[in-house]
Amino acid sequence: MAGTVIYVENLTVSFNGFKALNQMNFCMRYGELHFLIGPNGAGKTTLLDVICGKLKPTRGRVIFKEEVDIGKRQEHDLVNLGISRKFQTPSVFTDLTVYENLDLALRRKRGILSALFHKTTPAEEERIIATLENIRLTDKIHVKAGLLSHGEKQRLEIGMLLVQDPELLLLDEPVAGLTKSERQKIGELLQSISQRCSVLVVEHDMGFVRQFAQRVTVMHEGKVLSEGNVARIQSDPKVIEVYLGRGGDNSC
Ligand SMILES: Nc1ncnc2c1ncn2[C@@H]1O[C@H](COP(=O)(O)OP(=O)(O)OP(=O)(O)O)[C@@H](O)[C@H]1O
Repeated sequence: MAGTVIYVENLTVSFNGFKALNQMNFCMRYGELHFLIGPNGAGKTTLLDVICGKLKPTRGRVIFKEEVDIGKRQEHDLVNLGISRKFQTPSVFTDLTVYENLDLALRRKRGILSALFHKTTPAEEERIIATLENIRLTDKIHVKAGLLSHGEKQRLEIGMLLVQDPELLLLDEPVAGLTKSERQKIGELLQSISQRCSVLVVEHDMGFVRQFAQRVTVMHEGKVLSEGNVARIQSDPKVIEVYLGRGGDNSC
């Protein structure tokens, strides 16, 4: 377990007897940009749901930073401990500006009273400005979020998690439906984020995975099928068979 930000041991999640995760073992090291891939129904989203506390393990355990037993914590505790999740559809406040969205995200981290009454400090303002540069939205600072493109909204939502200073960022298909240039921007953003925070991404877009993944875990039927860098998993016969077996798509 040493050096792991996430350690999954014999994890089973059952839905009325059906095992979406079946004695899965997995680990992720600090500072990795780690991709989870696999055919539909492999259990990728279920794993993210357990890591962020949305679902409880039926059996087995998930340990965060070598000491926190995730199955014993509530979802909001895990957010406070540094686990942030971004779902596929961006959920920004469309009537607020880009700056106001980031400011609100920062205040929410401190709790509801603080969100209502606390004035943003100069240090916090600096953090918002630095995040704006990181997500490359400085020129949109006073634009209402509802007027942003889909890709810009995705970057803003990632920024809203970043201002909260997470230690582990979980992302569900962040580039689905985006243009090539937006995919490039998100990929570069994830690379830069992974310098200071571990990033776990569920993704179907193999072009994106090939370009940006440091490490890839392939899931199949609730377990890990293969793991390694892109070259390794692409040449793994087990992976090729699973992808070929699904309607002839061997694009992995
Ligand atoms: N709440 C639920 N109740 C019953 N079955 C569920 C539930 N959630 C997930 N499943 C089943 O568990 C299996 C794994 O689902 P999951 O969403 O984790 O797969 P996935 O790898 O993320 O797939 P996709 O790539 O299609 O999103 C699927 O067969 C799914 O139908």
